Amino acid sequence: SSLSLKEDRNGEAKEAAVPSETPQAPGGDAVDKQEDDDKEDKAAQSLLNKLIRNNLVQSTHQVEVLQRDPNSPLYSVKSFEELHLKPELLQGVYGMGFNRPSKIQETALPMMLAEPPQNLIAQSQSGTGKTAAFVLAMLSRVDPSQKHPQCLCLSPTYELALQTGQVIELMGKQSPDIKLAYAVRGNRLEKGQRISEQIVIGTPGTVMDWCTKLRFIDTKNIKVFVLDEADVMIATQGHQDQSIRIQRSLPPGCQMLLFSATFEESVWKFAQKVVPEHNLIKLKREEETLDTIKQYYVLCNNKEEKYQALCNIYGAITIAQAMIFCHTRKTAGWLAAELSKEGHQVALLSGEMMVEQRAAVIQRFREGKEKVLVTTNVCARGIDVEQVSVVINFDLPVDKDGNPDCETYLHRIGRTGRFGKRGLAINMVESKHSMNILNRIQDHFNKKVEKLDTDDLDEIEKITN
Ligand SMILES: Nc1ncnc2c1ncn2[C@@H]1O[C@H](COP(=O)(O)OP(=O)(O)OP(=O)(O)O)[C@@H](O)[C@H]1O
Repeated sequence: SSLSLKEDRNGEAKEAAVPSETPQAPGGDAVDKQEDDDKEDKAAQSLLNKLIRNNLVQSTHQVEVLQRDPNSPLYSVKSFEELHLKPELLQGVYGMGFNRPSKIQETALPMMLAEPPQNLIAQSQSGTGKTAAFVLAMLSRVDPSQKHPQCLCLSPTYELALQTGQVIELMGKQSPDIKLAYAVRGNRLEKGQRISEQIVIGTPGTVMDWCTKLRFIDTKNIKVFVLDEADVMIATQGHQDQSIRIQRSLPPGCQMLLFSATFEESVWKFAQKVVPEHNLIKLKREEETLDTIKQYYVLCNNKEEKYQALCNIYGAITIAQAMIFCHTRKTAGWLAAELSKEGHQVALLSGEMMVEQRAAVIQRFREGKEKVLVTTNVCARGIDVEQVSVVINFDLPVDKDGNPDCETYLHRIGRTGRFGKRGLAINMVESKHSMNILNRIQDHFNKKVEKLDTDDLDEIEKITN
């Protein structure tokens, strides 16, 4: 009779294969294809990041804080003890292997736990500890003796809601009286039923139905409202309006918290709408640099020549692990097959693969089970594979208009200062047009890319010195 989907854990991969919740707002049918693809990517990317992440993304930057009341003291904590959590929660936190608060948690946690409750908008890149922070805040605010919803959390998709639900269950392990309900599609309740679980996590469409039409959730007792992954959220048509409608049904004094990995203008506008009288916390992402990267280009006439050049490079130098980027799935598939024929252990990452499959491929690559990862753009964006020593642009990165995509170029081959290992990047240039693109990339970064003659073994060997 429990609402939680815990029993379904084993079937999760199967469940997750179902496409994301369809927009239910009026006009939702009109979602145009392009936008739909983008949305899929964002949500999928975010899920992928979560699936492959095994630790915290550290930062050397200071958090930037903008307080609503600049006169109120600003606390930051260096330990979880300083937060005076309930003992079972502190156990829950340590049980997850957390020793001390992450950079963003140092500031965000005291602010979220303060009395009277304060609203917060927080931005920091994926993996910096946002989810853990708001989960802790929700769990702390719950009164376990009250059997009705007190915390409401919105996630952009079914799969992301499940992921966050898992964190709530893990951190709340030592708090058996706190229960969690999933307001996601497929989770049907009987008419007239009222939810007794204190925390509800779900997607906007279902949560809205449960709060309004179906009245499964009594919103008047909600103390904490969390909107997670705001940037992914607003990429889906209808989610923005649904979130705002849910937010409007909450009682005054309800604490509002919003999190986002990025902060474009549209996200910021949305954030201000759903989180009034907010404090603001931002953590800059670590900057990537080309300073420690040796960059080369190889002139070719077609993809066969590019392949031959690649083979020559492999014949001349020892490459521990390489990532090779192609423009289309077709080229990626072809190249992976050719390399396999040559006896390379190749992994292929491609857009038609399901997120779980992609995560598995990346995991195997990270473990060194395969030495070459061939991929298209979409799949590998945002994935750091630190041990990769060589990055090959089999096709140069271009945007949809065919202009150089410098951001992607930097992201593919750049390193953050922290990992400052030297890297090697090789660009395959196959026409005047792509030489022009490379020139523009050089100009953009004001960094020279050296020409490499792959028919000259000695010359190739030199690049590793
Ligand atoms: N204080 C901490 N100490 C150690 N590990 C932590 C800490 N806080 C979070 N983590 C771990 O770091 C990883 C990233 O944390 P979390 O998922 O909370 O980040 P996030 O910013 O929400 O990223 P995403 O949006 O991708 O979920 C998780 O594996 C989490 O268990």
